[in-house]
Amino acid sequence: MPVLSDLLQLFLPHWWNLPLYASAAYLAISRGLPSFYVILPRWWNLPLYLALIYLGATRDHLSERNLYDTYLPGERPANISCAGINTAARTLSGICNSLDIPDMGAAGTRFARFVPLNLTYGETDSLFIPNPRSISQNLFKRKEFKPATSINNLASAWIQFQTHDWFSHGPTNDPDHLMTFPLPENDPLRTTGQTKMSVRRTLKETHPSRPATYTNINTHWWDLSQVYGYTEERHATLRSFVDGKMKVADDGLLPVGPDGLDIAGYNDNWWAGLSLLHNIWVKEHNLVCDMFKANYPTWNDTQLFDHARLVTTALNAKIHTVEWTPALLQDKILQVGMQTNWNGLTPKWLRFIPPIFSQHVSEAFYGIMGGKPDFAGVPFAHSEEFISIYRFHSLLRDNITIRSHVDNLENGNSYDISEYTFRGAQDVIRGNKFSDVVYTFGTDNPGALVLGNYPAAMTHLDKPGAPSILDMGVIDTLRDRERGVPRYNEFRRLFSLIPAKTMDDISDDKEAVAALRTIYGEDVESVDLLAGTLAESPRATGFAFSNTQFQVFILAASRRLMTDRFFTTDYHPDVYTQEGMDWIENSDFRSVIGRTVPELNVSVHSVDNAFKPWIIAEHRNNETFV
Ligand code: HEM
Repeated sequence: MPVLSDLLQLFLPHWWNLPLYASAAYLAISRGLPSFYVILPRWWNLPLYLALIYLGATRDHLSERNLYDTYLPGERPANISCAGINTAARTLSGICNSLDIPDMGAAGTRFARFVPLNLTYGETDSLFIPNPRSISQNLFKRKEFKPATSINNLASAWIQFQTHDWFSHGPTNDPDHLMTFPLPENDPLRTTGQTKMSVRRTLKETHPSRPATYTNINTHWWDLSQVYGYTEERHATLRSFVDGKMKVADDGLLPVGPDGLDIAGYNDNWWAGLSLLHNIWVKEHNLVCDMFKANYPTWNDTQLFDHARLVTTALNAKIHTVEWTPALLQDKILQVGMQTNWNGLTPKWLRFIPPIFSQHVSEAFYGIMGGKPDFAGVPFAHSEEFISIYRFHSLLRDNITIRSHVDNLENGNSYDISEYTFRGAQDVIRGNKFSDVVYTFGTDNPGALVLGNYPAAMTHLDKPGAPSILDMGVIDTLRDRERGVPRYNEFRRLFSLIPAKTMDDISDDKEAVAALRTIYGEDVESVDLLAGTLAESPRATGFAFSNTQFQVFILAASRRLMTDRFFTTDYHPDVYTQEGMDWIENSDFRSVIGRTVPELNVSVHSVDNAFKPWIIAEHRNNETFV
């Protein structure tokens, strides 16, 4: 097949100009058809089980085509040994999750790529074209709030909470290297005398004759490192060292550090939503410790901590997989697909049959959890392209107005972005009843992931310690260009999606297309990834984000489970205990909220998924308990 593929490339360099199904056939053939993968632009219209097979085939196809390690042979640190380490527990730095490549996924290792390495050179000549500030001000900035009505504001805090577990390029960037560009002629900032804008470059490793690489300061594993910390030093400040528990202050909430932020494993870009979730998960951790202590009274602090961490981490991953994702992507196909990822399709009473089938069939029947690990031949690490699709700042609300969980009445406290972020998070969390804050998040909508919905305040963000006021629309655009993440159309091509031929192909929404044209003219190749994905439609029924982003999700969502020893070979009662496995199996986010904030047990059970807008107190019949 490679020969045929090369010939086709030679004769059809502009294959994307072919009619739709001819390009699909071309891609299928030229890519060697690792499975029976074909491009179906509206795959969500397929019948349920065909759609699931299609998604599985897509995942296989992308696993073959889109995984690139940024460590060349001989470059990985060779001196890490797992001798003397308790391999039945997660390590702080993430080493020894893989016993074959102990540094895989560890804090301080490189991000991978989902596109060929030779296409990941950062942009130079085109870095500021079109002007990132025009994009931020004219395409991204919110004029009026457009809500995402199918989800609540817990869902927005939740995804940033997850991204802080998975990745961070670090809070400071490179003070010695700036990206400086002129402000557009009509920019309001010019009235203040400012003519240019500068953004610090990302810290990077450069290499002779190949693109730079970037480092994840956090662990790549899904291990709640944002809660537990990924260095000994930080971790020690979080532990009580009694009964495995995490430290809480006298009021039962997280202690606050001298910087005015909650003391957490990772607290960059802090706001009330993150504080809320960190508090809930620390409370949950401590409840799991109580459960273990009751069952295993002779265990010491370390044994209790290690087991509680395993359980809270797996429960967190389960909630993300079978609750958050189906709330964001409200379609039957996704609901069944994500349940299959976690649990498989086989009913409990048939599970006595051992998983003797091929990897794929076993996975479909029994789920990823507890199965065999699958690396698709490439060591696990998150990728730059994965990060780019989570630039979800449009989710943020301009205001959070606190309402009582008892009668839904406003309590008089309202916070705008400058008030609910950074140190302001404390004012929200401690200046109100915790239950009322959580209730408000459960009943408010976040912003929709569309053009023109970045909170205006995020375009002039005053982050403590930052060298200047930040325009997040500018930063989000520049980061992708700087890190060599392909622009929208090229990104689609590289992810085997049909690229747009004209601006009109990007979106069915005429206003969105007109807005794109004001910035990019007819140059469809220059549309930035974020601008394109925010504009993109149609979206699958009930999907809060675009199909382009979903293609990356298909590749990454199962991979972060399938490569982790604690979700595969070691997801077992011998490691977790039967009580631990039962805790995970019997819990969902509603039960986590119900036991950590008991006053909300009825409110949160007014819906079948804690990330859907809860029924507000005045409309709820107190017997409503889904
Ligand atoms: C008020 C809340 C938030 C604040 C103050 C904030 C602020 C920031 C800042 C300052 C950066 C770093 C920019 C840079 O120099 O590269 C950033 C990056 C990022 N943010 Fe947010 N953000 C917030 C909420 C969110 C939410 C809700 C999401 C949803 C997923 C999100 C996703 C991201 C991602 C994916 C990055 C890139 C991280 C990286 O490159 O390592 N943020 N944010």
